[in-house]
Amino acid sequence: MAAPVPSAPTVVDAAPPARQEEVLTPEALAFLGALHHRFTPRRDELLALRGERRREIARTGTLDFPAGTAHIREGDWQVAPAPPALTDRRVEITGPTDRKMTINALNSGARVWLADFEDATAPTWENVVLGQLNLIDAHERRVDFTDPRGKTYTLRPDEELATVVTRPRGWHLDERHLRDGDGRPLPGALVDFGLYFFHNARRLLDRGLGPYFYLPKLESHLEARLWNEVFVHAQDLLGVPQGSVRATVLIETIPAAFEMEEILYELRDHASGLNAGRWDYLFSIVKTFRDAGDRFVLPDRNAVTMTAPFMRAYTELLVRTCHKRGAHAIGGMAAFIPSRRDPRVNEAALEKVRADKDREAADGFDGSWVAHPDLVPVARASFDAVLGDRPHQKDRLREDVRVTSADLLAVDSLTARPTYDGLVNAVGVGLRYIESWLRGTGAVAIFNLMEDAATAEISRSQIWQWVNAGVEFEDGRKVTAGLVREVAAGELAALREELGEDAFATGAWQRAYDLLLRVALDEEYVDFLTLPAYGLLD
Ligand SMILES: CC(=O)SCCNC(=O)CCNC(=O)[C@H](O)C(C)(C)COP(=O)(O)OP(=O)(O)OC[C@H]1O[C@@H](n2cnc3c(N)ncnc32)[C@H](O)[C@@H]1OP(=O)(O)O
Ligand SMILES: O=CC(=O)O
Ligand SMILES: [Mg+2]
Repeated sequence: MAAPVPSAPTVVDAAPPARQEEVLTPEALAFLGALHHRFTPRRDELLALRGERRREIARTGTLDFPAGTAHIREGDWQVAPAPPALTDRRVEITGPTDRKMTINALNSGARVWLADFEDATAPTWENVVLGQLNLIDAHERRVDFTDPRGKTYTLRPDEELATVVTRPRGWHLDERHLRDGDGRPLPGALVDFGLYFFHNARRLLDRGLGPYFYLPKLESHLEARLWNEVFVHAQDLLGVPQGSVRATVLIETIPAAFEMEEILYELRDHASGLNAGRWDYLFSIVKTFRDAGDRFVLPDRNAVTMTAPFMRAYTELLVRTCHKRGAHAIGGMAAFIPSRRDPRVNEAALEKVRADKDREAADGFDGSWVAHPDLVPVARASFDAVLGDRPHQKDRLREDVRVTSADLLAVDSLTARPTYDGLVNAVGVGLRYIESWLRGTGAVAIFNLMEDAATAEISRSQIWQWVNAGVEFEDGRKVTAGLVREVAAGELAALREELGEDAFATGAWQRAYDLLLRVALDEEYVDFLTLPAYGLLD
C-alpha cells in the first residue's frame, strides 16, 4: 500500500497580507506539509536533547570536544567546492526582508545579502509572508517600490546585485499560523526554508545561482544532520540536483563551538562555510553556564570585545577549522551603526568597524558582515587590503592556532566587573528592543548600536545572571530583583516623560516592561525571550 500523502497545513488566526495567495499556493503548502510530516518529530527530539545536554552541563560545569566524534576531527575530508556566486564573499550585508531594505541591501555593493527571518525579524505573519513575497519579487526583478514620501527604489543591473543567502528561523521557533491536521504548528525553520526553496530554487539554478542559506543557533552536529536531511529531501521532492543547496552555519552557541568540524562534516555536500555569530555566542555562554555561579559572569556587554581571549580563541578556531576543510570563514557583526545626521557618531562608528574588519581580515577570515550600507566600503577596504584580487584566503591554514576547551571557556580571565551603569544600559536596551519587536520591527538602532534578537538576549540574560549569581557592584550594592525593578520602573517613567502620554500609549511599552521583567527575573530561566514574546505578537 502506498504511504499516505501528508495533508497540507492550513492558515489559522491570521489576517492575510496582500498577495498572500502567491506565496501560500496549494503546491507550496503541500510541500511544507511534506517537510513537516517527515522532519518535525526529529526536530522535537533534538530540542529535548538540548535540555538534556544543558542539565548535564549544569551538573559538570563544563564542556569538551566530544570523544565519540574524534574520527571526524582526525579524518581527511573537505566540503564541496563553493559555487561561483559564493566564492568571493568579502562583504556581506544583513537585514530584514521588508521591501525597501530588500532593494537597499541588494543594491548596497555587498557581495552577499543575508535576508533575515531570524535575529533581525519579528516574525509577525505579515513579515513572514511579505518577506517571502519580496524575495520572490526580487528574484523576478519586479521588486520596485515607492515610499510614502514618493522616493522610488529600483534594482541595479544584475551583475551589481548582492547574492541572496536566506536565514530561516532557528529550530526552537514555531509558526503558529500554519497548523497541521492535528492542530500542531509547523516549525518556523521549515516554513522559512520551505517557502524560499519551493518558490525560488529552480529560478535561481536557471540563472547559475542556487538556493543558499544561513543556518542559525545550532547547538550540535545532530541538528546540522537534520538540516542536511531536509536539504536532501527537499531537492528530491522538487527534482532539483543534489548539492544545489548551500548552507553557511552560524557558530553562535558555545556547545556548537566544540563541534565545528562535525557540523561541517554533516553538511559537507551542502556546506559553504561557518560564520562567527558573536552576539548569540555571548548570549549562549551566559545561558549555558547560568548555574555556574561567578565563573561565567560577564561584565557589562560593551566591555566584552572580540579581543577578549575566549572570544579570540573561538574565532581563531573557526578560521582554522574552515580552512582545513575548504570552507569559507565569515566574520561577525560589529554593532556600531553609522549616522547620516551626526558626523561625530558616524566617524566613531566607521573607525570601530574598520578596526574590527581589519582584525578579522588579518586573522584569516574570508569576508565579514556589516549591518548598514554605509559600512560596505569600510569592510571592503579591510578585506581588499588583505585579499587583493584573490577571492578568499582559504590557503591560510592557520596551523599555528591551538585552541583547547579551557581556552574557549576562559571567561573568568576577564578582569572587568559588572557596573550599575551596565545594568541601567541592559534594562534600557532590553525595554526599547522588546517594545520595537512587539510592534513588528526586529532590528533597531538604540544608543547608536544595532540591536536585534541576539543582542537583546544578552541584555536580559545578563540581568538574570547578575541577580542569580549575587553580583556586587564596586560600591558594595548587590544586584537584586528589587534593584532591577527599581531601574526598570525609572526607565519606563523616563520614556513616558520623553515620549509624552499619547505616543507612550500607542506604543507597546507596558507589555515590553512586563515581558522584560519576566524574562530577566523569573526564577526559571526562559530559553529564548522570543518564545514568550511570540505569544504577544500578531
Ligand atoms: C546579531 C546578528 O544577527 S546581526 C544580523 C541581524 N541584524 C541586522 O541585520 C541589522 C541590520 N541593520 C538594520 O536593520 C539597520 O541598519 C538598523 C535598524 C540598525 C538602522 O537602520 P536605520 O535606522 O534605518 O538607519 P539609517 O536611517 O541610517 O538608514 C539609512 C538608509 O540605509 C538603509 N539601511 C540601513 N540598514 C540597512 C540594511 N541592513 N539593509 C538595507 N538597507 C539598510 C535604510 O533603509 C535607509 O534607507 P533610505 O535612505 O532609503 O531610507
Ligand atoms: O547572528 C549573529 C549573531 O551574532 O548572533
Ligand atoms: Mg544570531
